[in-house]
Amino acid sequence: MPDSQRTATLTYTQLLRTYLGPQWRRMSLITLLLLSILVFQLVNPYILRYFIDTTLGGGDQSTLLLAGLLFVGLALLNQGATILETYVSENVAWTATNRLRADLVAHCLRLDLAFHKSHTSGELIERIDGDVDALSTFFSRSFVLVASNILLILGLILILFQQHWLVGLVMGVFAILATYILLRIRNFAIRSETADRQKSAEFYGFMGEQLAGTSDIRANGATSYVLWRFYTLLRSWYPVNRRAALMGFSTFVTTIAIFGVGNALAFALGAYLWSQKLISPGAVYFIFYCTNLLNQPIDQIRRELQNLQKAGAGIERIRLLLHTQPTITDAPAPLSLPSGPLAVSFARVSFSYNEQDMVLHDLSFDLAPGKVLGLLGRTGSGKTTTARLLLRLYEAQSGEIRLGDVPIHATRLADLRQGVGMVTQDVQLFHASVRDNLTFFNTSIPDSRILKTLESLGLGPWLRSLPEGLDTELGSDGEGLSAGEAQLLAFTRIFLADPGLVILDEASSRLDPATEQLIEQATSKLLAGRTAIIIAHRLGTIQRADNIMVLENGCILEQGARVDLANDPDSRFSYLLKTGLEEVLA
Ligand SMILES: Nc1ncnc2c1ncn2[C@@H]1O[C@H](COP(=O)(O)OP(=O)(O)OP(=O)(O)O)[C@@H](O)[C@H]1O
Repeated sequence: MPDSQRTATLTYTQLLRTYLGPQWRRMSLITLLLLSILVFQLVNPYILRYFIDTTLGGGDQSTLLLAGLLFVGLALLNQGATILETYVSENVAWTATNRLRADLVAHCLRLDLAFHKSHTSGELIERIDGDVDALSTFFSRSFVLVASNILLILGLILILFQQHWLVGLVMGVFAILATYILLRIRNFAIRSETADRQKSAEFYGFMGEQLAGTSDIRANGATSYVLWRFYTLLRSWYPVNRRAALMGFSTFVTTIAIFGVGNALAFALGAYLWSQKLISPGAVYFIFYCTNLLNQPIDQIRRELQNLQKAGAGIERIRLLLHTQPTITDAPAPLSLPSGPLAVSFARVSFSYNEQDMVLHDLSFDLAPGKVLGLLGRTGSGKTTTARLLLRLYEAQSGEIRLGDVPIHATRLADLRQGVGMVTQDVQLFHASVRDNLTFFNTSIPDSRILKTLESLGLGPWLRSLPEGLDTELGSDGEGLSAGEAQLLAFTRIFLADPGLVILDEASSRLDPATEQLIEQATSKLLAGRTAIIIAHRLGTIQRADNIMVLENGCILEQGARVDLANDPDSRFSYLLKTGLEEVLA
């Protein structure tokens, strides 16, 4: 067996063992139900044959009634078993796919930021939801259904043989040929369906992008270009879609035609054998009924093989995703960070996002506990990257970063992210209650502490204006909140987490004077008793800094005590103060 095939088989069995293993009782029930359905289906034609032959032979009415009742009873049992089997299968599939989804979400959350930057959220949703969805039938029934349908076909052929060897032989060959032809046709249809889905993804991807950028498109007068692209995409989609629809229809028509041929064969054989006085009229109907019944498992096998094919592609992509491992992990014997304000030290740190273009070059600086560092530099100079390295969102290629004298790679990631709080310009708020947004679902934080913090940061009036206080649901992405309010909520989060180091990426957009004052006061409270690094865009904020560091192209252009640099007329910092920060750094 080739290697790739072995891995695929391993993954199939691993998946089945991991996600179906714990549900073996329900799986046994499904197998039992499918086998009973099979038996009911095989017994019914016998009752029909008996009924017809007894009627034509002028048999006893009460036996006929009994046969009729037995037929109806078995049909009802068959329906009942089918309903129960569908119910249990759906449950099995739902449980298994949800477990797999949860495992994939947890896995993705553990992966490096670099992975998330190179994979769009749409792609991950497709992996976690779309691909897993395709696995649902595979999990619940594919194997059992294929097996039970093969058994049903064999059973039907066997009882047809029992009628007459010729019928068994012809119908056996017919079943094999029909399955083969249907699978071949299906392959053609799948190719055009895939092309159609590709075009559809292109079209909707384009539409999504355009709708997200509506305001920019209108402002820049690009509407006619968008419409032109719209028509171009639709025009190239049309023939592909028409072909897919035709192929889909031809599969349907061919299926009906093949089954029609099967039925005609059954009638012809029945008529011939009856004319030769080899079988009874009941047996003619029996042959016809069994042939008709044969269509169902053939079609079902075709469908299940198609499901397995779809599941195979999904499994391969899931396997690749699970194979991707985070490179940033906990230290084997982690050290704890000290409590209180944390000292920060960078020793010859260099970093690049892509291993080629260095973004930070040989960065070295120290910040004593409780001190504030003002980080300045033009856009793209590496300020945010420096902050990301401190949180170990990325790993420096060389050099060492220490917090409270502990190398950050020697701590646990959870401790590190508890010890360092970061407020970015782009505050992420979730569609959840105010409480959950502030505590990140940490139920051990009492409401009284949240309320006190909100009050002290000047958000008391805002909270009282909410209809349900802390229970009020926020809109997704902070809908309905001003930029200032969102910033203050982010400050509240940091207060509640109480880290020893705060990194503040100050909003570069202007706020109204009242909000700015609130933020100023909140910043003072936030920095008290903590070490802080502020990526500053405003003069007011810079005045809080004890030290200043100016970055340019990932190198330290200047660093020192703020007062010294401000008093040095030749320093870059004093030049920035004279020219105005906003103009130079924005
Ligand atoms: N995820 C990323 N992948 C690749 N390159 C990146 C990534 N993020 C930033 N960069 C590059 O790294 C360099 C430094 O970016 P960084 O965001 O640290 O600058 P910055 O000083 O914070 O800028 P700004 O003030 O605009 O936020 C830039 O050239 C940027 O293009």
